[in-house]
Amino acid sequence: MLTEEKVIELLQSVQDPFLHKSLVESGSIREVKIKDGYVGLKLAVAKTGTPEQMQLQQAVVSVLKGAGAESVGLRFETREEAPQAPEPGVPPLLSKNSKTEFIAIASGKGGVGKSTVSVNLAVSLARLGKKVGLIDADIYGFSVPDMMGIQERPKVKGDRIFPVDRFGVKVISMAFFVEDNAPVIWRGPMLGKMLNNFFSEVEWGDLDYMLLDLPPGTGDVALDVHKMLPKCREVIVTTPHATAAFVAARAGSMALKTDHEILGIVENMAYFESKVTGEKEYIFGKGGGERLAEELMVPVLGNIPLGQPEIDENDFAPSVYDSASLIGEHYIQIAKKVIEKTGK
Ligand SMILES: Nc1ncnc2c1ncn2[C@@H]1O[C@H](COP(=O)(O)OP(=O)(O)OP(=O)(O)O)[C@@H](O)[C@H]1O
Repeated sequence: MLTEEKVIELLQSVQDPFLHKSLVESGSIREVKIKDGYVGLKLAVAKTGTPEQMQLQQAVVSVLKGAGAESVGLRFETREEAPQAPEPGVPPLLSKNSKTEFIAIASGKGGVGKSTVSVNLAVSLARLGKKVGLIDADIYGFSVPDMMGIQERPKVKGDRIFPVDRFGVKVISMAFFVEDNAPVIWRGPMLGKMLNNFFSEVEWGDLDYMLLDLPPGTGDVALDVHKMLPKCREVIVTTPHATAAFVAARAGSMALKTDHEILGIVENMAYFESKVTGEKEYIFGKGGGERLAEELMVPVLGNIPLGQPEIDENDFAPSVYDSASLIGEHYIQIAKKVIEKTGK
């Protein structure tokens, strides 16, 4: 059983990648929590969301798991006293001349299919020949890697991070940098810094579109992200239920407050279509997407029925719809509308 002393002793062997001293010597360990097999650590480093942080994270997890920890939760914070890097300026991706269209996928509440829509819109834009990046910034559940069946991790060369390429989409997820067990409350404050570093340190190459899977809801975290992306457009996902549409309207008004143009609404889980009779059953209510669109004065980009993707045992990606499937075709139509509306 690990004790706090033992954990600190183990961390003597891990170097702070910025200060080149052991984590203990560099004073990087800010908090140690132990509960049964779980070890929670708060570490201060010079810069978060960097390849160095990622390597450090892997080193710490491997040392602690090697010594018997069942799970490890890591929280990183920026070391205040560390010399600040010179103001790097605006990353090219965010500069005024950048040709990349940013599209955030937002929802009023969780569980409406925001991540599913993000993933399939990204894949469909790539299927239509566009160069697409996808950032999974939903701190309440980084589901994108699992949904797309991503096993590998981004490659790090020097101080650059190379995103994972899946179905022609370049993917970066906060899941690559945060241990699964790190409590959500730790993640909110990290998100802003991480996103900034994702824009500056990840080799995205030339992108036509950068999609962001935002945290659901209209709380502080979502608002911060909205503010951070000055020229972002938005797609709002809702289910047809009146209440869902009502909370989605709040997400919509937040987008408008931050001057983000709303491209339109995707109504997900819109109906169930019987394979036998072709009849549509409106299981979760009807008309929520249309009402929301009217309220926000934007179009409905698509009404996606209920249905699971077919599973390909050889290329497992549980949430990606096949291009030839009915729902895959719905997503292609949505992607075409997005291309039309963004003039790409
Ligand atoms: N059209 C659909 N038909 C059937 N199941 C769906 C559909 N869209 C999404 N789902 C399923 O609903 C669940 C929630 O979807 P998803 O994780 O995309 O929602 P979310 O809004 O991103 O949720 P959260 O914000 O909580 O991560 C998943 O299990 C997903 O597979």
